[in-house]
Amino acid sequence: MSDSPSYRRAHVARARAALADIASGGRPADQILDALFRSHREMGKRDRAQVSALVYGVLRDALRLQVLTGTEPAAWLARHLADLGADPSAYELPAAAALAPVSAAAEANLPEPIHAAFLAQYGEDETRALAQALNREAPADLRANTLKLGRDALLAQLADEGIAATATPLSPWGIRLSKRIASGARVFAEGLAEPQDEGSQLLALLVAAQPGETVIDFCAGAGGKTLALAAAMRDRGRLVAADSATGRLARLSPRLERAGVAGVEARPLAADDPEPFPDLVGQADAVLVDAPCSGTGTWRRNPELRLRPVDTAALAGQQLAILERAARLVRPGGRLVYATCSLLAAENEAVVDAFLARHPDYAPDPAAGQHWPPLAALLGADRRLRLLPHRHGSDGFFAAPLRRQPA
Ligand SMILES: C[S@@+](CC[C@H](N)C(=O)[O-])C[C@H]1O[C@@H](n2cnc3c(N)ncnc32)[C@H](O)[C@@H]1O
Repeated sequence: MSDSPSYRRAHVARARAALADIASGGRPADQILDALFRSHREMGKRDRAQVSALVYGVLRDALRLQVLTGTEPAAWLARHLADLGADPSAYELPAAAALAPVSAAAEANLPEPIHAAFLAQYGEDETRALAQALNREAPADLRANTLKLGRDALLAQLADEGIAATATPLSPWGIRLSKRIASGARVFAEGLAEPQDEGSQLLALLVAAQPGETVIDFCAGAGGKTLALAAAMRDRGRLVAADSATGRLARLSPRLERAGVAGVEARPLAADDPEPFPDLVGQADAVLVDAPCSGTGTWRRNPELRLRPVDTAALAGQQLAILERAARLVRPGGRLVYATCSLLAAENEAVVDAFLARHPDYAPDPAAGQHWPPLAALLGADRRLRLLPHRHGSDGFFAAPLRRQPA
């Protein structure tokens, strides 16, 4: 029954509906699939895996397919995949030789302006390697919650539970699973680990948060990095999680509870408030600005983002404004880390350079990364961190650790 044509047609129909939703520009692909699976409880694990494989398989080639066929991914799927073989998860692109030539950007599955920006920044060979890496599936990384269990002990526990995993090479807290585990798995329910890309862990590590310090996570979102900062601080000191999206901040509290973190203040702020938190001005030992960005570094994880237009000029303006607001909160001699999951210089180097030009009391932090030699080794001569999927195996990230001059 499971491999019958009607069964396969049902999968393709569901994948097609999900892709149509994704193409219409609404919610992220993973949320759309979660909602689909929740409303089809009859779908088993294998069914869900097959529909996911179809959707992500098409999204990972979306721009190329669009150019080749002149249709939206959902229509392409319906037209070409209805006669799939027994296993729809075995979806593969038609052999390159069978395809008509397309532009280099479409071949790389990148929007034209992003491809052009990558070429200017990284050159031809590296752009090709980067584009290929962005088309692959991201590894399933976890951050061990060292407030509860050290990484080695957690690896031993996972092994006991029959879950294959290894330590990641760069982060002291990172664990790489050989395959994804359910979001309801015991390690998550007990707060022993959080899903988090190794690169994201390294950004939190770059803040060098210490127990007893005052630390502000200025764009905390649902708190992925806040949780890592809290663990680094051993949950001792003052940790403020701020964000303009109250809905995201609200998702932080159950995560804190699971992780056994007590000392975090969640503080919403207005996105257009030029001087938020007067009580915290000049108070923080460290401020992390994990700025809203194009997300180009996460395209292997969120392949649908490449279907959305990117306005780098607007983003850069917003990023500089947020960085300047956050910088007021750093004490003299304190640390400020500007970070993005963008691979574009316009959102990274250019924003930091503009900030430094306007704020002579800030400079690159000479001590950055020194508490963890593998991190120090990753910093460029300019003390900036650039993580690239094809080089480091993580998502793409940029970070500039800065220090405010002592008074
Ligand atoms: C890259 S996400 C943060 C992800 C989060 N730090 C994590 O590790 O999961 C950027 C965040 O910036 C927030 N944001 C956007 N505009 C903002 C503003 N003006 N002030 C503060 N946060 C803002 C967004 O709501 C979003 O949650």
